[in-house]
Amino acid sequence: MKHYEVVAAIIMDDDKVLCVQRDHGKYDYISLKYEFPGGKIEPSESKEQALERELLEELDLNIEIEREFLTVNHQYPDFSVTMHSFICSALNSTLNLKEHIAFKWLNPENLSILDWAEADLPIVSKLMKEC
Ligand SMILES: Nc1nc2c([nH]c(=O)n2[C@H]2C[C@H](O)[C@@H](COP(=O)(O)OP(=O)(O)OP(=O)(O)O)O2)c(=O)[nH]1
Repeated sequence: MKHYEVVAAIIMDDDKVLCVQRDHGKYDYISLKYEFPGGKIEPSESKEQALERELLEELDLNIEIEREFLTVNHQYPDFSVTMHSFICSALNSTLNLKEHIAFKWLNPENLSILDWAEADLPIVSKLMKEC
């Protein structure tokens, strides 16, 4: 089974968190789910480099990475992921959705109203408890 190393940005602004919705895709179980922007780490990259690259590619967003938050291991039916999440802030104020179909800025206490990718649930729970 394939395994992916993934990075995800928890972008905080004014006490709200950026949540982005995936498009339809190959796998039903992650199609249209909400996630934190990011993606797969390429072989020559550090986690931080991958995160900065993905945020520019996906959202035209320059970010500052503040700290590591939580690493999650999750097995989906067709592949597994190790996802490293980081608390970040955005350095520019407009974002352009290039791959996702929607976004929301939510207070951490409201994160559970969205339909999250399963691998994200431990991150969502920790944010709801701590923020
Ligand atoms: N970026 C991100 N990916 C997540 C989250 N939760 C989660 O299960 N994933 C999964 C979905 C994908 O299988 C993988 C991230 O890969 P990706 O976003 O670069 O890749 P993708 O499947 O959309 O597309 P591709 O690059 O393979 O064409 O991790 C999350 O919060 N953020």
